[in-house]
Amino acid sequence: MDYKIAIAKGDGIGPEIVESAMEVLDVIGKIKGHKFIYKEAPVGGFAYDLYGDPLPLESIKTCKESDSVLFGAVGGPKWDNLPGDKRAETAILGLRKNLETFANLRPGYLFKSLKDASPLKESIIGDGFDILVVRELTGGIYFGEKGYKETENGKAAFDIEIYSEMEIERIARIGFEMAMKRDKKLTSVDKSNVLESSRLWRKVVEEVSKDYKEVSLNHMYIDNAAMQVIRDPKQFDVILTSNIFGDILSDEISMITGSIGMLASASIGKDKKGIFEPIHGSAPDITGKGIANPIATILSAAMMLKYSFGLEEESKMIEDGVAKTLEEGYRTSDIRGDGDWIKTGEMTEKIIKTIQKMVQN
Ligand SMILES: NC(=O)C1=CN([C@@H]2O[C@H](COP(=O)(O)OP(=O)(O)OC[C@H]3O[C@@H](n4cnc5c(N)ncnc54)[C@H](O)[C@@H]3O)[C@@H](O)[C@H]2O)C=CC1
Ligand SMILES: CC(C)CC(=O)C(=O)O
Ligand SMILES: [Mg+2]
Repeated sequence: MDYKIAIAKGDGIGPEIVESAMEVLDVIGKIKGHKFIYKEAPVGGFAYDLYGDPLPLESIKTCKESDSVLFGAVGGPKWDNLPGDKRAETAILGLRKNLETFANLRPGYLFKSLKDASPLKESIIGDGFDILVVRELTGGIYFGEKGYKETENGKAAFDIEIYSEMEIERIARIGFEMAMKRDKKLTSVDKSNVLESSRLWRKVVEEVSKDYKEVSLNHMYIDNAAMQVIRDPKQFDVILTSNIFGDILSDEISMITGSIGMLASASIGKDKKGIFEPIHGSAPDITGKGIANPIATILSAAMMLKYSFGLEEESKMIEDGVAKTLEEGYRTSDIRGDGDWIKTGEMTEKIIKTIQKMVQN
């Protein structure tokens, strides 16, 4: 079958890692008889430099007309001093809003062979952990009213955290549905000891839980959660949380899986179209060196096959290819520990070769 994929490479390491994922997709396509048809959608600083707009209408159109979107990363020092609404990062925020991808699934999974890359002790890691962060993606403080006002202490800036019952309910349902497919445990993370929006969050999550009696639900404050994921990550199955808390907590979780370069994500919504994006940013400090870890983006492409196209077997082929390549000892510099490492392109090649070998056997 043919699948139309919008390619939003963005800035920094975005183009390098997206190209790696496309190479892997093409190999899967060849093996399984699918055709992935790519159309570029310029976004971020790259699009700003070309068109004066970080998210041109034409790019939104390309994404809307495609079956799914593969996204790299946006932003970088070059565009940091632009006015807020022209910043490169508005591209990803705007695209999520336009495509109504209100749920961001971020799997914090520790590959068995990467135990040494995790900064956690063996006694904490045990036989590994597998956490799914379900982050609300189109509401909260990232999208609330923002601005400046004059106060008696001079100019002040504000960003409002705001959540409606509808927004909380729909993300909670995704969280519970995910928990039903996993270990049936959901931890809702909020700050309801302080925030009114978190108190509504907790109330709505409690209500939704009545429809999922099999799922054991607990609530945890974000400050405690940030500590608990380090103290005992194995206690978590699904973590359900708001936009900003999920953003921060998942970067923290990524590190205990070895590196932020390992964590994939699926941004999904009411239809099958999604935005598939690594959780990391454009990594200006390593841009152009050819050393970025492409695995987060390759695994994001695997999530696209599963969630957007229903190609579960093909998705698993990529996941297995990554796992086996890591088992064989290949590492990029971010997960190398004290050992040898290979560059972005070589890691991509190794994963492709492993997938091809797995098919032959
Ligand atoms: N979805 C998006 O497009 C996102 C964009 N950003 C933007 O990215 C820019 C840089 O942000 P930072 O805070 O530095 O976060 P970052 O995630 O880009 O980088 C943080 C650190 O992780 C490393 N890193 C990230 N991805 C890696 C990979 N694949 N392989 C190896 N190492 C990797 C970087 O080299 C850096 O040392 C900013 O402009 C920020 O706004 C940040 C997060 C998400
Ligand atoms: C760059 C931001 C808009 C968001 C972010 O950090 C993320 O979604 O991980
Ligand atoms: Mg982030």
